[in-house]
Amino acid sequence: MAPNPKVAAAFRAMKDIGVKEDKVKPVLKKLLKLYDKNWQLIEEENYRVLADAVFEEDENEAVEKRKICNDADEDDLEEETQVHDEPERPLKRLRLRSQSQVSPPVNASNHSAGSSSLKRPKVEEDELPKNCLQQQPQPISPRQPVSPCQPISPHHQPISPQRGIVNKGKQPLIPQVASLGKRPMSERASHAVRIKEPTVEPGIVLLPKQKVPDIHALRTPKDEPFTDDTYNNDVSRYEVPIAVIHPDPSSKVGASVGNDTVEKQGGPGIPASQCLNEGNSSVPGKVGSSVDGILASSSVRESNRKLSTVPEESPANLEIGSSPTGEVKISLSCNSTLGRPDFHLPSRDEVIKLMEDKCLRTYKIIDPNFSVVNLLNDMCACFLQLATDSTDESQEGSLNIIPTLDVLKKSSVRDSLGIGGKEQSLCTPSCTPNGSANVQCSAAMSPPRVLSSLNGPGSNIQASKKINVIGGAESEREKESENHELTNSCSLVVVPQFQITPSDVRSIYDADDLTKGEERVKISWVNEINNDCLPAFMYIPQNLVFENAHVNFTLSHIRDEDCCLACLGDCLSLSTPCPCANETGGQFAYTKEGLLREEFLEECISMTRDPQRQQHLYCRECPIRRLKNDDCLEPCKGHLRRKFINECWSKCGCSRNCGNRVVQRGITCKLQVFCTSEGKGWGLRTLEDLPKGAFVCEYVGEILTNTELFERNTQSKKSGKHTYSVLLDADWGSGVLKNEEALCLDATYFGNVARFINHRCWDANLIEIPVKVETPDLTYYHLAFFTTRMVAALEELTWDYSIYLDDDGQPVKAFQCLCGSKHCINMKRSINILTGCPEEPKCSLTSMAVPKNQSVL
Ligand SMILES: C[S@@+](CC[C@H](N)C(=O)[O-])C[C@H]1O[C@@H](n2cnc3c(N)ncnc32)[C@H](O)[C@@H]1O
Repeated sequence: MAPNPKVAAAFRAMKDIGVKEDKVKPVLKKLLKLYDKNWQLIEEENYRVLADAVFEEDENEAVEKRKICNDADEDDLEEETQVHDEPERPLKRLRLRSQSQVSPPVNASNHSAGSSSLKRPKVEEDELPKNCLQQQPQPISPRQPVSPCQPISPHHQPISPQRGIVNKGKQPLIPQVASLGKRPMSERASHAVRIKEPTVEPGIVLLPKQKVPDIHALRTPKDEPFTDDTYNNDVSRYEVPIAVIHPDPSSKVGASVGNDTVEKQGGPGIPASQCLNEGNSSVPGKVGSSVDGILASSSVRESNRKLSTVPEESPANLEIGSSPTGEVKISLSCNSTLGRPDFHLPSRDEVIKLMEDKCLRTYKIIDPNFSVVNLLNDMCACFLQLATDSTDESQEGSLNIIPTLDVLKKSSVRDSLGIGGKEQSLCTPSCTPNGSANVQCSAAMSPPRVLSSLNGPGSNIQASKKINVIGGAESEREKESENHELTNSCSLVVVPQFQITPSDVRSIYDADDLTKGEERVKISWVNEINNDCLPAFMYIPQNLVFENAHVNFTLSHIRDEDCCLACLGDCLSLSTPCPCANETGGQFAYTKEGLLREEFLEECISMTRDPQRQQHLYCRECPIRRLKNDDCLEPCKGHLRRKFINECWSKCGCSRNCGNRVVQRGITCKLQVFCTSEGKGWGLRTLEDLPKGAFVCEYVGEILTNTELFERNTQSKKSGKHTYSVLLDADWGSGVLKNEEALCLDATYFGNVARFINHRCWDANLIEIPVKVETPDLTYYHLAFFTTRMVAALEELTWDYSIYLDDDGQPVKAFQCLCGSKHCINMKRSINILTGCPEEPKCSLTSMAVPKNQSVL
């Protein structure tokens, strides 16, 4: 009998996080029984309940083993029994999760809440005596269902370090960078921070005066051995003090190694330093002590269980230092490694991988978006937020921190590389030969979150690591990472951008692959015209939520009738198309060869090009007009109605190789970025012949609300010749959209190759088609480019930005069109979808008059 597709889907989801079928099976059975076969409860939040239960089962087994081994020890047994007698833990966790919805934010006054529930009876396999092999099955704990649609902000968690992490990992895939950034960036950036001589306050120790750092100070020498002198020399360039933060001596931040109990500090008005200590445990006698000649800020003690390679007696100390110019240093010293003959430097990637495995196994962070690097970024963002938010008079001058974003704003760094406006977070961990690890953050903005894993099989857990800086720090980091064997260093260097010369950029941008391995195929770049290098941006293969954009990615948001739970294998081989084809009139949009069906493609082309066939949707309240903020709203100019494609997704029973999954598999054709000879700047071309209807790439960028784009453009309207944003307005006009639902993609700072595709009037060889993948909501979709005809190798790929003529007085960024099409009106035009216009952004170009000289296809 064919397996139940729901069961198969559950197995698949668990397999994605590394859990085998035989482990899942018994647990699933129990859950089904417990939930009375209510699959929805099991499926929601990407099978979180199931994952919890499986891990729980593991733990229980491990505890049981240990119990048996320690049979002789009555006390231990009693303790074990207590631990074991907590069958409700998952239930509690779930309950806490829902409670956490109403918890105040992390910097509010509930820091002490829930401290009693910080017991974490976790035992890992490696803790067990080797001779203890006997296993006893343990019934899984009953747990309560989590009600659907309960997004939990990580910043609304109780601050238990352990649980905080657990809960963070258990969030639904809803963009939640927000609590750091509910305010617009402009507001965040405007926090003026005074450069004052810091007042020495309890808990803060000032290093001796040093020279004022410029952005160069962010450079961490990669190959130099770390010595105390190195550190002191490094910081001696500072003229202003580095504040090293000690924990409040009155607060208890500790973990007892023996019983795995973690206590947390709390209380209102928690200073930034303490916020950063969350999740760490102190070592008695280590608070405020000096480590490697550096004043220690706070001490961390991970249990020997958690740091399995670190001997039990070895403390790990966490220090957080900051300078008035916003440099934040997080330094983790594993003292036990000092002088050990077996000490060797692991690579950054090894450490991160191990740590992420640990997070998965120990803390049960199953959120595919989780990554340690993001965690560190968040930590720095948290620090900077608290450091710059303080309105408390008594705090003034105590931290004396200027977020680096201010430094960056004042510097010419961004301008010189054409990066205006938003800050980028350059957070790079590095480690030294004596076992210290440093993280330096140079800006206040956390990188946006990766939405979901779309990069093919097995990429779930990796998704969030897919961020590279092009032309900046991370590229260098990658380079170093690759070279670590040669240099015997896993140091990572933040290269100040203004130091980058064109020749540096050439080496940073790998000419063979500007994506640095982020795509399935390499994408090269060439400049046969002049000496210009690619503009600086971060290559990302998938869209990322910037801050406020609201997109619901929970699986439970997809109704059963809107996906194909019962399908297996390839939906395209079905005699009757599954419900996923309903969007395209009961026929799939794709052929078995992975091309767009001719009929569907022609329909899309004519809906775009043929004025007779163009239909527009008119907003009652156009989000673009609303931005103008005047009393009398200008009427909506209309948004072109488009045909959507609906691809199968995770909730569907079909396989990842199903033919109705094309865009989500990413780029497969050979592309090249090149410098155009006509003066359009960079362009994109194909290196192979492409048939008609072939998927080329999607437009990837940050998902912004329209308001955010407006603010962004207001801040940086003067910078940059080219504009890189596109409205996701294909469904606007079908109702009144809230601001957070009126979305667009901006590829200015984070984007993929599509940002290089130039405009061509009317007869472009690409057409953009909206594609629904992870959410049925039409406010967010993928904008995918397909060929409108056969395209020969080396032809430039172009799409029609939908230029219109009536741009007199429009503040929209205009350019002299150099497309060369015989349909080109070749005059100054403004673009609606590339909204570089802060003052008066246009509605989608598609709403505008079609140039008169355009003929119907
Ligand atoms: C999405 S970017 C395309 C990549 C851009 N050429 C580059 O060098 O980064 C859009 C910008 O490219 C330029 N551009 C695109 N199509 C053009 C055309 N047909 N003629 C002139 N400039 C064009 C305009 O400056 C426009 O703002």
